[in-house]
Amino acid sequence: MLNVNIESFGYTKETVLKNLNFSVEKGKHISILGESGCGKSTLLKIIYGLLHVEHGTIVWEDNELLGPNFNLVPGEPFIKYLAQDFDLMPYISVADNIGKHLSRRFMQHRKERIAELLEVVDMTAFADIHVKLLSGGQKQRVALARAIAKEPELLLLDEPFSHIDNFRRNALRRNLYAYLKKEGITCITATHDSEEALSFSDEIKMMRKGTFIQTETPEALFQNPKDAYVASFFGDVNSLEIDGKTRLLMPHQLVVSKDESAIQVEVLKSYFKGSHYLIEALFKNKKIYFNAYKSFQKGQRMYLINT
Ligand SMILES: Nc1ncnc2c1ncn2[C@@H]1O[C@H](COP(=O)(O)OP(=O)(O)OP(=O)(O)O)[C@@H](O)[C@H]1O
Repeated sequence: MLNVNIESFGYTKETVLKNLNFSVEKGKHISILGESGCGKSTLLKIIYGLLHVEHGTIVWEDNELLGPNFNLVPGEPFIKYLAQDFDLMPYISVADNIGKHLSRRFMQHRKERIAELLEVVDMTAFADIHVKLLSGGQKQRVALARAIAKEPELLLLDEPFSHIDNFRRNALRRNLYAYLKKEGITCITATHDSEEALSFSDEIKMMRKGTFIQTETPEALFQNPKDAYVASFFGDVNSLEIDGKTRLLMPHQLVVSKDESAIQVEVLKSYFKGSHYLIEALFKNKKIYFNAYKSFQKGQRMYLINT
């Protein structure tokens, strides 16, 4: 179990993190979801032991982690932190980068392990290529494989799929998170990608300006965002006055109806989304968004009900 208690942290006089008190059970996957600059990387660096926190404690399995002021080599050996800049060695092969921290005493075992990791990140075909020659996304996949090579107890991932194209991203995420679950590796992922947080975490912590504003399971957070800011991470959110109350509704929660007592809207534009259309419409002079299975003409009037 990881226990984090950070009263406050700042690089300068300015406070970057405040009142972060949480624990993560062994084997769980947590996403820290928040916009750029809200403090996600700073939190991961503190947990790993790269930054000293004056007002707070980090505890793993009842042992307090003392941080860079007490450790000669920053970072804890049982934690791996995958930073946004990968930190790979450009002039050696993909396989040797992945095997960097693996013992050379058992060469056969090392070879098998590297082959297994190459498969997890779908880089088998590149094993002997120098890292220098890889694309950004390929480098990120090598860095991911290297981070899990020695099976850390706790893995901290900072925007781990940011350079990887959509085509590969989904398969890779499924592979990686399934592997971590299978091995019981606890994982904290910092991301601004709500889709990733929804699909691959046991719990999401929404961060804003250095503190958590809502913590829920993905389902609960999506169905019950506490305010328009949280909801906006999951798409175009509608803030509607219904029966004298303000309600936050996502586009999928509004459907076209024949019920003339429902809210009446006028279509502005239809956006094709692949599996459906997102319709932009006017309701009481305010833009409103809903999903539909076909597109509508500008100016068309219709009724919507809340599902
Ligand atoms: N080394 C540093 N010295 C001073 N301020 C810093 C330093 N690193 C980050 N900051 C500031 O701390 C705040 C939080 O930054 P942090 O990198 O933790 O955010 P983030 O949520 O990870 O953003 P991103 O997703 O863009 O990486 C920002 O205001 C940033 O400018």
